[in-house]
Amino acid sequence: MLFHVKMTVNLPLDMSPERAAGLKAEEKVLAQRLQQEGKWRHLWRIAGHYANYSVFDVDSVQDLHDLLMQLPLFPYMAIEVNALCRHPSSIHEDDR
Ligand SMILES: O=C(O)C[C@H]1C=CC(=O)O1
Repeated sequence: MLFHVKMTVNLPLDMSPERAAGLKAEEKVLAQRLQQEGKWRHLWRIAGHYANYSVFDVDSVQDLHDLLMQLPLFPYMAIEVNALCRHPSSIHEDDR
């Protein structure tokens, strides 16, 4: 199942730079592992925002929820999810 997800990160103004850097480093390790595993199919920065558009390929809504909740930056994110399905005009065989 494919999901389009918008993540907007709002770190507290009083979070120390060291804590913020640690969380971002942990997030990067996990994000890159999930991309290598094929679960995090796209990751794009939204220009001008501390936010991203992502596409996840997971087995269920529950899997998506569990994945998002384990992200180190999850407590500081506003997340919007949209389920995707195949467009009849798509030429991409892996759109499913
Ligand atoms: O920077 C972000 O958009 C937040 C988050 C998503 C992946 C990652 O490494 O950090």
